[in-house]
Amino acid sequence: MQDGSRKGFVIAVDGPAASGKGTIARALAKHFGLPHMDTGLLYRAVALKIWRWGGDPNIEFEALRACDNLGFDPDDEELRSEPISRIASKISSYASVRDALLQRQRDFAAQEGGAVLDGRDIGTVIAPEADVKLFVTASAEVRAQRRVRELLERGMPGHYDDVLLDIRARDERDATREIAPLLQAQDADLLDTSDLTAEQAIAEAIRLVEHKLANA
Ligand SMILES: Nc1ncnc2c1ncn2[C@@H]1O[C@H](COP(=O)(O)OP(=O)(O)O)[C@@H](O)[C@H]1O
Ligand SMILES: Nc1ccn([C@@H]2O[C@H](COP(=O)(O)OP(=O)(O)O)[C@@H](O)[C@H]2O)c(=O)n1
Repeated sequence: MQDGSRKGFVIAVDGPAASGKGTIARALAKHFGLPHMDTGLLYRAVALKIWRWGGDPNIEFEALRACDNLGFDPDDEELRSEPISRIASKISSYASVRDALLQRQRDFAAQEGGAVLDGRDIGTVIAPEADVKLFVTASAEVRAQRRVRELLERGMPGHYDDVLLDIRARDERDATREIAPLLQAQDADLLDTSDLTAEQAIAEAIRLVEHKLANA
């Protein structure tokens, strides 16, 4: 499978909010012994910085400035809060922001041995040469239920109707933005997790990757 021009084995996992892509990507990374990057956290970290500065996410330049020296604590609970989800969705539509975050993700994908990345544009923009691409989805209602449960488990507020509205708005914005919109790469396998437990979804993802490997 490795042909010299490629340094390692890359798995791209894309999908909408709370589809289970992070759960799947983390499990694949563990199973195949690869490092994992949750690329949504980069956009969330930019959003959190603007939020803490009291900046205006509607101003592209302010969002771009927040990309400078972007360090963050992945365990910071605020990164996963609903206000930050909303700001992340907004600022991720700016070309300058996407550009500023691009190389960090490409470098991660290109590291020796390979990697698993999850996000919205991994299979289409960040790692179009990925060995395996999964597009993980689930109905908006199921995703809203999952996100509410997750927020409550983390001790944060989450109301089903608000979260569902928010998920629909983010879906729409992610899918219709001009740059790197959320879309299934032509060569990606679709994995609908609506009726699957997390364990079943992970098992199916491993099966899809192994099937790809066997036929490579
Ligand atoms: N198949 C599934 N069934 C039920 N809950 C799931 C499933 N996959 C993920 N979850 C839960 O749903 C929430 C969102 O999953 P996550 O993997 O973070 O989604 P994403 O990365 O797509 O936003 C988490 O609390 C996770 O534990
Ligand atoms: N590769 C990526 C990852 C996230 N994003 C944006 O960042 C926001 C937060 O991403 P996330 O993956 O953490 O969000 P969830 O799917 O976990 O809700 C999304 O709403 C997207 O708009 C993106 O544009 N491109």
